Amino acid sequence: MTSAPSPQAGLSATHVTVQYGRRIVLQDVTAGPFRPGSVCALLGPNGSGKSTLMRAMAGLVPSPACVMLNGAELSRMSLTDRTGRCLYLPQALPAAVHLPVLEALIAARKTIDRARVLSASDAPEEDAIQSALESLTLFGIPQLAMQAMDELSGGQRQLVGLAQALSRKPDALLLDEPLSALDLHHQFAVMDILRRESTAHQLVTVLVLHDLNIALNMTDFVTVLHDGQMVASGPPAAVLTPDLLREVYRVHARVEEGADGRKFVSVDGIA
Ligand SMILES: Nc1ncnc2c1ncn2[C@@H]1O[C@H](COP(=O)(O)OP(=O)(O)OP(=O)(O)O)[C@@H](O)[C@H]1O
Repeated sequence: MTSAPSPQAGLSATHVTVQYGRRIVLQDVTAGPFRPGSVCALLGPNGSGKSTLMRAMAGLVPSPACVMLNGAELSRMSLTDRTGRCLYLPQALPAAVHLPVLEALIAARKTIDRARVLSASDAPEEDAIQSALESLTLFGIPQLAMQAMDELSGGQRQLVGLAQALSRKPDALLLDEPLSALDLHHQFAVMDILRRESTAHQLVTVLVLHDLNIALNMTDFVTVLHDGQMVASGPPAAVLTPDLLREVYRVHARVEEGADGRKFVSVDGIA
């Protein structure tokens, strides 16, 4: 018999209001709980506030939000402590440096070890190298270990960014459009990896997605934003109805099911 998850388990945010200048872009949004071991999607049209919500949960934009992770209040922690537990991977990765991929992964891991007050002797160099190589192997890119970060293709940079994020072993991972530069094979491979790793390490994974078919078939829970408000939340097949697609995405669409049980959105036209 599996026991019910503790009501405190997972990542949730309440009272997320964010203002850029005079413009309020998120108004008292509640998000979650995003459960440990699950892969959850933040959905919504361009400009609806998905990146801003993620950045608010990560403490990267000012907000009166209360953000809880597994019973601890992230919003009361220093940014360093917060980042060690809940890591945000931005949509546009920072300008790449001329540093081998392996060294970049090791440096990122050391930053987080320092934040967790592990001394250098607690995390010897061989462990750091081993852990970085394992992350690269997980994403199928060990051959990039000695290549310079600023000589990677866009998709390779995105894969390295994901490997780097997972190697830092957070409790929650916020991924802003992590599939945007990837080919079809890598989109599905990354979703498989995220699902396996989330289950194995009881990681909370939240990702911004535009591909509703991936959301329908490869996520456990979705939250939909529209004009800075949370409009729906729940299992993807229950949330992504023709009515919602018309109101939020402004398309006439059906959700169909293939012979193998996989669901897909079929768009008839714009509304
Ligand atoms: N730094 C900023 N300064 C001012 N306005 C901003 C800033 N960042 C975002 N905005 C505005 O906030 C709103 C929400 O932007 P956000 O990036 O969160 O949307 P999104 O749902 O992630 O969009 P997309 O799917 O296009 O990436 C938009 O109207 C945008 O113009």
